[in-house]
Amino acid sequence: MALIPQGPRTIAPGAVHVPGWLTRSAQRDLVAACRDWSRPPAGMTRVKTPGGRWMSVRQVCLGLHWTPYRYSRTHTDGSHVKAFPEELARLAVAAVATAYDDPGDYAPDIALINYYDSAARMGMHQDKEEHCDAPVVSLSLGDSCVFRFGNTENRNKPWTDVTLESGDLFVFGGESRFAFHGVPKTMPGTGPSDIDMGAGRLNITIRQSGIES
Ligand SMILES: O=C(O)CCC(=O)C(=O)O
Ligand SMILES: [Fe+2]
Repeated sequence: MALIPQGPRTIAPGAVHVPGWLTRSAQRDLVAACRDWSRPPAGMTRVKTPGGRWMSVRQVCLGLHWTPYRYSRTHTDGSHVKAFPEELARLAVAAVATAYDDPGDYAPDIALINYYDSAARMGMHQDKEEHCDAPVVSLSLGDSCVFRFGNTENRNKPWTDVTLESGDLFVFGGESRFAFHGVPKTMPGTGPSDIDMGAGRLNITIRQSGIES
């Protein structure tokens, strides 16, 4: 964590990094919530791509269940996906208001929680299964990572590598909503010791699905 709190930094038009946005106590609360959401039924699982490859992150979804590359109401274990909690909606609305001068109407209804062990990474991709171009809100907990924020054309350069630490917020919307992004690596052992989280990194990605309930 930086000794002097840093304000929002625009990485690309509509893509804003806010270091240290979550207090330690908010981080602890979110870690505890992630632990609850991870429990079965509809808990944290490994995810297989249609090509038959396993993603290296483990994932649990709230509101709608995402599997590459679509949303459904049913978890792969057959149970109904867990509800998207109102407190996450409030947090995400506050996040968008921090990132943008004009936050517009934001009505998030889904979240994906990714757990990265020391070997996990996420390839360059777009978040494009939503039927809506409202911003994506991303919160990081635990180990730091390199978050690669690319362009909207393809998964190649130009990109900007941003270090996301525990408590950081990253919002991408507007012109950057469909930018390719990924996590080429995490930095094991860099997470804070006072948020009641073991090894690894958690990322909570909150979105507005645009899918009728
Ligand atoms: O872990 C991250 O910071 C990014 C996660 C992500 O891009 C996703 O879940 O779509
Ligand atoms: Fe993503």
